[in-house]
Amino acid sequence: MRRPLVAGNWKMHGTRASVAELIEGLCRQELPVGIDVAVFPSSLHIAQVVHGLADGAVKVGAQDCAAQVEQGALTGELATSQLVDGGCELVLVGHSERRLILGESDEVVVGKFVAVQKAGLIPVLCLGETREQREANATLGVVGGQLAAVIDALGVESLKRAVVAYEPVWAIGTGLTATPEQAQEVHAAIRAQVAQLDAEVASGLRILYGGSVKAASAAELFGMQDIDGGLVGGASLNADEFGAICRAAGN
Ligand SMILES: O=C[C@H](O)COP(=O)(O)O
Repeated sequence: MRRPLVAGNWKMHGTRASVAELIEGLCRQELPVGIDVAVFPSSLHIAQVVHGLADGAVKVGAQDCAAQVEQGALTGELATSQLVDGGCELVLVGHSERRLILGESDEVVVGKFVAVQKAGLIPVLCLGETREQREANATLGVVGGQLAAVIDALGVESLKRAVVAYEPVWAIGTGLTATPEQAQEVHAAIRAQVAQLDAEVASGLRILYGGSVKAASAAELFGMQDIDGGLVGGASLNADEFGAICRAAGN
């Protein structure tokens, strides 16, 4: 039985004041006991969030990292050991906004995945196809290729201490959620790809769905066999909405 995870990616949002309000709102939520909840604030706000959520009910993660564990001369970057020191437990790796807007290749994503795990943190590996790729019926090939880049470089065992997030690019921030059936098809394919190599790793792997998840759509998505929670962007900036999404995962 996989333990659901609901993760809120705050992206490049927030001021100290709005983050303080969000922390207060999160602390007011009744979160289900049987799930994991995490938030990924901007790097600037990680310390504030770790301090504000010190009771540990909500884990804190980073949105990105350097492909390097040790501190060093790399202006503007964060070593994964620094993220550990700062109280992070997870790191997003390969989010489509970084792949597509900032040009992160599979090779870079693999390097970051390694650095995250070496530091003892959990990578949340993001995969997903663009609208054009879906329309060209290339979804499973694209997502499978992004996953294979990690498996081929690091072995399937590397997924034992990792989470995968399927996020169709066309559904991110657009209000166009994938239907539960569309999402389930891709989640099942991801799990099958892993199962071909190691059935035990596949059955324990948590695969989150991301892309315009709202409280209204969460229960149906999370009810699908291979969907183990969500990676939530916009809706995670509203504590009540995010709390409702978490409760949908607990049902
Ligand atoms: O990381 C989160 C995803 O990009 C989803 O964002 P969204 O819920 O705003 O569509």
